[in-house]
Amino acid sequence: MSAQTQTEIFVFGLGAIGSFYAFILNEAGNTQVTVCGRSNYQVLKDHGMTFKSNLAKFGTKNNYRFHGVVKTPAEASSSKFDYVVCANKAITMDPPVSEQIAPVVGEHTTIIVIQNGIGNEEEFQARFPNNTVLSGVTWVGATQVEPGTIIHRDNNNMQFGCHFSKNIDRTQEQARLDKIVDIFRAGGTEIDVVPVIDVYRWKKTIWNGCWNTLTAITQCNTRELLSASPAGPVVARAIMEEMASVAHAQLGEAAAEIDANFIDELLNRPSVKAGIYSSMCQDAKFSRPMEVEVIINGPLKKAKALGIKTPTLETISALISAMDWRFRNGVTGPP
Ligand SMILES: NC(=O)C1=CN([C@@H]2O[C@H](COP(=O)(O)OP(=O)(O)OC[C@H]3O[C@@H](n4cnc5c(N)ncnc54)[C@H](OP(=O)(O)O)[C@@H]3O)[C@@H](O)[C@H]2O)C=CC1
Ligand SMILES: CC(C)(CO)C(=O)C(=O)O
Repeated sequence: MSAQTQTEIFVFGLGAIGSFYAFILNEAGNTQVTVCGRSNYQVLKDHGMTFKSNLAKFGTKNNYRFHGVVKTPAEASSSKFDYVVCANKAITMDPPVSEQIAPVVGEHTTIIVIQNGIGNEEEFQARFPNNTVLSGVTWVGATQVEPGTIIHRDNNNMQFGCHFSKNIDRTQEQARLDKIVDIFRAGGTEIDVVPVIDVYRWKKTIWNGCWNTLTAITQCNTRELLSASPAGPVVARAIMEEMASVAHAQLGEAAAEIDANFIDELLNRPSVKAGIYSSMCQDAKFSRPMEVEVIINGPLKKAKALGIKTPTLETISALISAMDWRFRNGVTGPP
């Protein structure tokens, strides 16, 4: 097929998850993928990506090349991208990400947010009210072990949906959604298109709000923290139950599947029993800013706005926000 018909895709936030999906979108064929590197820019430019997956169908790829590698969106502003994928960490940035990606967002560009958390799309909808915003909740587990080297170790699935806009024709938004879903699938990843993506954002945030914060604070894996004291499982359950009550108040009937069985399943998942860490735990280990707003403080603010008492979320918020403050301000603790 001719280059004219290729779907042009820009990936911003080329860490573990951004690289994983850049790989998938590139593998799909009939796409031109431009990636925006930062600390890994030079490696990607000079040698390409090293991608190692425990899934045989992906295997190991060395010197893996993308159509374009840039340092900033401004460098790619001459192209009009069909899709811009944001897979950066959802942390407060100055300037905000929506401003950083503006040079590659045209009139017909669809923005795709693949991040953990609640409310991540709001910034993009506010800045680009006439662009479609799609939302992905991924369960892929990946790590960038050194610049440009990605290890994919768990899962290959994402829930995906659209926050349909009042300003855009629904058929057009659906077509944009269908097209990229076909591309993701052609690239070899599993996508479940769901009617209300916020239900799945909440489900994942109940998981992250519990395990990410507790593993980050304690630097223990889930098995260690659950067995270290009788209080561990009690606090884990309380976080999940309080978050679920906020999800119910916000989503109503749509949240029916966030029930007691769901919470039991998250608490007793084999991976939790075996012991896992989390992306927030890694961030804490290296004193990097953490996704505290979208994972814990956002849900806490929603609880307050809805008049729901969430004392455990409040406690966790105090602890993790203090750690985040320390990392952002370079405070290392007692001499
Ligand atoms: N890793 C995982 O297993 C999972 C992660 N998630 C979620 O996916 C999202 C991405 O996480 P993850 O991939 O782990 O994060 P990473 O920290 O690995 O990657 C984020 C990337 O964004 C880049 N970046 C940040 N700001 C800019 C900027 N201004 N310009 C250019 N590049 C920038 C960083 O560059 P630099 O390296 O220079 O800092 C980094 O490469 C998060 O919301 C996370 O919670 C969800 C499921 C699993
Ligand atoms: C990989 C996974 C699912 C583990 O909790 C995750 O979402 C994270 O680490 O942020």
